[in-house]
Amino acid sequence: MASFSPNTPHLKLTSTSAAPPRLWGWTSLFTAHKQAKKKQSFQFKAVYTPGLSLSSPTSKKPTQRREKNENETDDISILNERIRRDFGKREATRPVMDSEEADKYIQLVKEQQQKGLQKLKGKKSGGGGAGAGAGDSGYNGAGGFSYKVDPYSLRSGDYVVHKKVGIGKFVGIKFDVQKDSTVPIEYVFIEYADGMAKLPVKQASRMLYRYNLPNETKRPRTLSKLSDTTAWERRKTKGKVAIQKMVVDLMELYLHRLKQKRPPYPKNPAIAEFAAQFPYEPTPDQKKAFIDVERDLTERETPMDRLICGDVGFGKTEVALRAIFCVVSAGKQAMVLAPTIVLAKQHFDVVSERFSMYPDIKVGLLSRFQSKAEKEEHLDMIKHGHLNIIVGTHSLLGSRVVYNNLGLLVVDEEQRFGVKQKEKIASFKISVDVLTLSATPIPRTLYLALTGFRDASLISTPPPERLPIKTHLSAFSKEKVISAIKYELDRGGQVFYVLPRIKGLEEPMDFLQQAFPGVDIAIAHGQQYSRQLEETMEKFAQGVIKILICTNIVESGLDIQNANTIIVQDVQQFGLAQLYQLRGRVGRADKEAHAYLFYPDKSLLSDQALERLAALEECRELGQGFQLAEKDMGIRGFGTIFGEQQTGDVGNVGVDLFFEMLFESLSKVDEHCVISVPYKSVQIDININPRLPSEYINHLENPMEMVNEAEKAAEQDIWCLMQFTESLRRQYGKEPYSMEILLKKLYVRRMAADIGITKIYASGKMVGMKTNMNKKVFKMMIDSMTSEVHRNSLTFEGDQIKAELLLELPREQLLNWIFQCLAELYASLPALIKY
Ligand SMILES: Nc1ncnc2c1ncn2[C@@H]1O[C@H](COP(=O)(O)OP(=O)(O)OP(=O)(O)O)[C@@H](O)[C@H]1O
Repeated sequence: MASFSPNTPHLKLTSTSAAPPRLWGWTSLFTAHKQAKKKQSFQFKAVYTPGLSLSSPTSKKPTQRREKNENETDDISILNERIRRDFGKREATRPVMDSEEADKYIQLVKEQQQKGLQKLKGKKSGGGGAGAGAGDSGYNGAGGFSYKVDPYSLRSGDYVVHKKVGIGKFVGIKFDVQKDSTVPIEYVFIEYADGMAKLPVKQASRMLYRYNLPNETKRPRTLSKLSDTTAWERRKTKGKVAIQKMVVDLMELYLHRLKQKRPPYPKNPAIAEFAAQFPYEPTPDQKKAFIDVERDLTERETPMDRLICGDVGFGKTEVALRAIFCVVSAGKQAMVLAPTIVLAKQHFDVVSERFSMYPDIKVGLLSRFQSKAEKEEHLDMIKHGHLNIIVGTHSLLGSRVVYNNLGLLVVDEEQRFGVKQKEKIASFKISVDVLTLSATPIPRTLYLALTGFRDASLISTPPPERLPIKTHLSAFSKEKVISAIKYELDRGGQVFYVLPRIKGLEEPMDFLQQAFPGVDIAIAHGQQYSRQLEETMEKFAQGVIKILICTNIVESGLDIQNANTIIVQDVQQFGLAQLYQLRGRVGRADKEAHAYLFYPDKSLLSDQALERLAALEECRELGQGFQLAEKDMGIRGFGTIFGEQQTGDVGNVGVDLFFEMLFESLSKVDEHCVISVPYKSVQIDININPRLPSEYINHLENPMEMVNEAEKAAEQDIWCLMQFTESLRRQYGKEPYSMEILLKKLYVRRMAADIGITKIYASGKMVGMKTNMNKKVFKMMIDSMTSEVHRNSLTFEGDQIKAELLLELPREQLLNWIFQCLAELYASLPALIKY
């Protein structure tokens, strides 16, 4: 009979494949025969040889399965897809650490973090000071940070979150008398979907958070139910898992980076000379950032990956310039990456100016403004090391740009780059030092708590003599616009006039030309011909053009000290964070600046929009962006730190509770470690040895070797196993059921090994899985599960995960159940530190 069992000892072959581990032998094994095999498309329809089918009642099922379309998804491909989605490329690029090494690093991270938390303790009272918090937050003394709200600070109609019940609407605080008492006490009244809750104020202050959403909308989709809190519990759990994933990802990235090595840069006395040429007295935060960066470069052996986070116009550029000097003076190249060409040009000007005293240091700008010949010349100069500092947009990331000796990458406003570009930036982080500048403020509390997880320097104090920007919010009127501009022009200044659309730019042009004849006015937007845009910006920077009518192309980074009035028309169409950035374009010197925010007509604005704008008007003090960040833009700061973050996770519980959960997760990250076990040591006590149908065996090129390869792939890691299965299917179509069972058995063993399960056995209706994990890890796994069926059937006892099934299942069904269950448990891996 042409069937065989993979577990039959004499069929174990040694592979001759010598391919590298990830693109291992399987692919190469098959490519040689690909052409010959391609011609016959193998169909499994009704070819199941009766003698080969499995004897259990489930053997009927496979026939149905085989009749399905080949492309239809099955358990294995669903799992493969899920692993790919959840783990992405990072698994492949970040090898698992050995436990001793990981322990050492984790300890280091923890120590660093303790320092941050120590500083937070100093800020016990919360509130006060730039970015100290949303006003209601405070250190709770237990390693976490509390964002609870003081009920007396709530206004009727505000949305609140009760930790146990969920989202409700605050109605008010009233005295009431309890049934068995005569003394009236104060109660907080909260409206829920199915009724009104009444909480003593004391209790409320322990349980309530404000419900803020990261984006502009303040309104939650639904209120929670008092009578049924399961939906809320689920939302909270989802949030918790998402946070844990973010934290673990951050930590793993950090640990992985600590493993990279490069020799420290020499401590060059010329750096002090360069620093002395800075025309201003640096602020204390700037000084700290300079020291941080210098230490990264000259004392550490791992490449720098530091975030310089500072409010608009607070002087981040100088930090980058000093880092560039340090690297360039050691003979390496530096690249400055800006999100827009306008910004790239500005950086180029600033860098050229700052390095003008060093004729040996050559600065180049690579831009789409250049002719082909100019570009080629620049590329050649970069390649041969004739340019020391290269400034440009994402085109610098392209494959045509070949560096001679790149040492440093400065990224301005990383969040504005696309996904692909961010990936490219991330790939640089392994080999070169990277300094990221971000004007998206992150709250100081978050920053401190993250100490140890991410290197960041916060610049939260403005340069001295900076005056707050006066913000005026009103309905649009041409007269107001004209008088504001007149005031600015009369004092010799310049004006930005920003509109949300290119289409509307002509209109103000007409009336401003009439109002200010003889004054140079120009239009700028991103769709203009490059040269034209460049010329306009140049003339504006030089002060020739007095009024620049533009789109939000000026949104970030532009630094024109003489422009001290900004007018924003149709302000309701901009996001709060965007407006904050726009406003930051003015007031960058010691002159008092004005921001006029015009909406078309109050009646056209929702209450919500007005409230939002009023918040901006209120946050006029310097550095208040940090406070605003904590409330409305918190998530943008998050994005800078955690990468792309789905706002949905925050929306589930609101920003404040999200933050609190984040702090908790940050301080307990090391409790959630999963220790994998060797594949070979996993024992699966389920007697199942499927036999493959002869049709399939005949169809395969070398069935015995294939099974052997499958086993080897599983032993290697889950990615190899996935790759094996996919190659098999590409080559021979969807396998018959018995082969699927065989593969599933390999998956089960592989997954078990990865999550630290050493033995799987069944006893009657009970399935037992012996494991080295602790209860907290088990809880995290359960919380991450999407299937309630599996979640509800699992318990943790001693050193075992146990499942009580409804009935005793036949072996293949049991294996299917275990496969599904492990796949569910496996989904939690991104939320656990693995070693
Ligand atoms: N310590 C200082 N004292 C006075 N002026 C300073 C100081 N540091 C920087 N400046 C000036 O303040 C202006 C803004 O600085 P810079 O462009 O570095 O800000 P930024 O933080 O990069 O802002 P943005 O996020 O908007 O790009 C510049 O003209 C710079 O020369």
